[in-house]
Amino acid sequence: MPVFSDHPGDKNKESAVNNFDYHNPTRILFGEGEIANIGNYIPAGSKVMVLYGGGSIKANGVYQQVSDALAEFDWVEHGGISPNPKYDELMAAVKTVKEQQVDFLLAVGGGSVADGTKFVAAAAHFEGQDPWDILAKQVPVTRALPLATILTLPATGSEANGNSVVTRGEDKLAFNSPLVFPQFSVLDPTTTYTLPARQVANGVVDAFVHTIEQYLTYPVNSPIQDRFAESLLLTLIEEGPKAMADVGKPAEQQNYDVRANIMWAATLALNTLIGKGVPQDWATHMIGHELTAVLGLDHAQTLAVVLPNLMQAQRQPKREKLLQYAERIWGLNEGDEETRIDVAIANTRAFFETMKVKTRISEYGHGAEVVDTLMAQLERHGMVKLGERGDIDLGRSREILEAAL
Ligand SMILES: NC(=O)c1ccc[n+]([C@@H]2O[C@H](COP(=O)([O-])OP(=O)(O)OC[C@H]3O[C@@H](n4cnc5c(N)ncnc54)[C@H](O)[C@@H]3O)[C@@H](O)[C@H]2O)c1
Repeated sequence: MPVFSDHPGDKNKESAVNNFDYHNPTRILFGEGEIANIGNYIPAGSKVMVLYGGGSIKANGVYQQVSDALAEFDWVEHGGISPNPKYDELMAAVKTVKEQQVDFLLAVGGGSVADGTKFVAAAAHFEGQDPWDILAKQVPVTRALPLATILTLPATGSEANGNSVVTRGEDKLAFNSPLVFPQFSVLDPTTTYTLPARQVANGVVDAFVHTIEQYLTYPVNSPIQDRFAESLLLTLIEEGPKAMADVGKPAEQQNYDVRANIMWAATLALNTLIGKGVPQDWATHMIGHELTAVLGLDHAQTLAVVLPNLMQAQRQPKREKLLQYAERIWGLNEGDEETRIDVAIANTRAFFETMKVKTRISEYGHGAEVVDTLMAQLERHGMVKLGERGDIDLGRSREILEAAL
């Protein structure tokens, strides 16, 4: 299932004229100081709930900016949303939403807070027995509270899409609905100055792999989408290491432009535009979700572990796009084609490693014993025909995981 694709017709069409339905309703307020303007875009008289995570927003001044901007609104807060947001803690927020008659949700944080808030928005109006069915049974969302985000971690694109990923026990599942696109999102690059190296790196790798999932498939005569994707990949390769070099420096020594370029790249990587009219893969994400659920790896860490091995395992079906990727991203246009593909895959791995994200499961202290558990999870979640052609069956996933050890 193309969990991150919101148009079923995007899949499995080889025609050069792939129909699509593009509508992105999220207003973007981009740049330093834009948090101050959010009151203009929240309906007057709304009862607002501010949702956030572990408290980094209190340390870096973002909470204060939000509080100032909401001065004219009646608002409540719900902190403590975990990375890889958990169902039970989100249901606690749903309870408060109902008790307090909240009618607008404001997520302040990274993708976990944004995704969690989307689930709260949908669960608050869910009419069935158990809102978990939105994820487990993919029950369509028919109504949701309006929401917005103030992004502090460029990575997921959640600030401008209808996707949400929620974890319950060892189930990390996704849903997608046009009703949970944020009404607006603030992208102020200065909010990212306090990110630790691990999160800067994770964000760049996540955005890179989002782009790859919508680009590295098979050609459908889509030069515009391809060049959009290539511009994002090249920008992330250029800017990612610069942001890493600035980690921990005070605000006055930070490079605003670097942070701004990464932030905009991450949003465009998954605001649904570059995936329109082209095949999409998403197998790296689906296999990666099991690595987070079972081994607790960060989302981006799982992607860096899976992608190079998926590229290798799928080098025949992806051959034409791999050669294009090798040439346009890594400047490899001479010599034997197999070698160019080998070097492009090696360069991808090296880029992740330059960003200090490990690319092997064993580097996280796990061995071959985890493969059977991961395979059982994939099977249980119906992830048996992954990839742009549905040709990544369980055997191919096992091959990818074994190569990733
Ligand atoms: N909705 C989507 O389209 C989509 C796409 C990809 C991944 N995801 C999901 O998003 C989640 C990951 O989100 P994420 O990568 O944005 O990370 P995150 O939201 O989990 O945040 C990671 C950590 O960074 C901290 N943090 C955030 N902003 C900070 C700041 N400015 N300064 C200091 N610390 C800060 C958080 O408190 C947290 O501890 C995963 O669950 C993943 O599966 C969603």
